[in-house]
Amino acid sequence: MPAAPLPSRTSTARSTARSGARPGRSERARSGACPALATAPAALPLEAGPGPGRRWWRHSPAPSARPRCPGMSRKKAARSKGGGSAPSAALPPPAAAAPRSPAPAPELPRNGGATSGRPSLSSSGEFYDLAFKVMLVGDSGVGKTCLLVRFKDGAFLAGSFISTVGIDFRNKVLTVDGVKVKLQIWDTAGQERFRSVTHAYYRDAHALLLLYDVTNKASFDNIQAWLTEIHEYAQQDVVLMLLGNKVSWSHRAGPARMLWMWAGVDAVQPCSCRFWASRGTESGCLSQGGMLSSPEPCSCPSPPWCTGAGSSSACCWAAEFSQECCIELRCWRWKQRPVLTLRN
Ligand SMILES: Nc1nc2c(ncn2[C@@H]2O[C@H](COP(=O)(O)OP(=O)(O)OP(=O)(O)O)[C@@H](O)[C@H]2O)c(=O)[nH]1
Repeated sequence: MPAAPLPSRTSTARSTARSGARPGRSERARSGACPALATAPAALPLEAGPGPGRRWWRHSPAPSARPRCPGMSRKKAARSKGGGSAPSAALPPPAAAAPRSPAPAPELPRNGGATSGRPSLSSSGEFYDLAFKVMLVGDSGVGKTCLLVRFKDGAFLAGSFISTVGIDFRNKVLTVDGVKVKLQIWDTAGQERFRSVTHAYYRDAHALLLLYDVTNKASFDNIQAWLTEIHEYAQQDVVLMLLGNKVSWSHRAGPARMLWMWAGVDAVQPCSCRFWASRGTESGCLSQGGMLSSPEPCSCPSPPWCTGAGSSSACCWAAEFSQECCIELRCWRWKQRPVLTLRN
């Protein structure tokens, strides 16, 4: 699928300027044109088989079927937060940074239709009944990788910002209502020059988490451009969640910046995606918050901060965790629909 030109983003200049300052970035980005990834399937191959009145899906034969490319694996380009002074001409041309023709993603079950007839074995040795592909998208620096690492390993990647090159994934098996659900979570590079790589992975995604940084207005302003892109490349019924990240920093920035979060609530209403604000600095928040799980019907009262714009139908999903660490983890489930629907 040819990569359509993106709407212009304010992040482009930011990203370019910062990228130019990274030592050795051109070199590494060139190695990003990984032939292994160019021919790799966008997800682990799934096998479908008939069952008694239902279908099952399982990964086969092993996650190692996806070629790993050391040049594209993950974070590579050390990023200087102070902004770049080097000319953006130091960047390699986009064509050199991305595989020329990413392999089309294999067919996956439609959202909510992935059911399992028997358990399968994940790479970590855990059995699972269902598998879903989730993608993290959003501007560079909004915290996609930190969110994933926090969710997967419970650690926070503090320190210098190292930008993702290309795309990578991690698996996590959760138990939702007694069902073992394997999430294959793809962490995409936010930089625009890698878009042609990541577009190919949208098509078979069951859920997309669109992140922005509540302390970075440009990342919020770019949401509309991201939604346009998602509508173009993802399935129509993809589960979409908007996530305002770095809430912990918004305190430092003052209440005005928190408005971006409320604005986020307004922004998602027309497109009926979910909104979730988080911070990746506290341990346990994401896993305890039930990311992408099917939560119980909400019984907790709306907290005071839920009186913001568009929150009348909101439900505090994570209130029970606020006692511990997630006082700033807030989730709204629009129309009381769970984030992922699991059907038998
Ligand atoms: N305070 C705070 N900082 C965060 C949080 N999440 C991420 N960061 C910081 O934000 C910076 C960028 O985080 P990343 O996860 O690398 O950003 P990214 O979206 O993956 O960026 P790309 O890989 O370029 O797309 C890092 O310096 C993190 O330490 C958060 O919840 N709170």
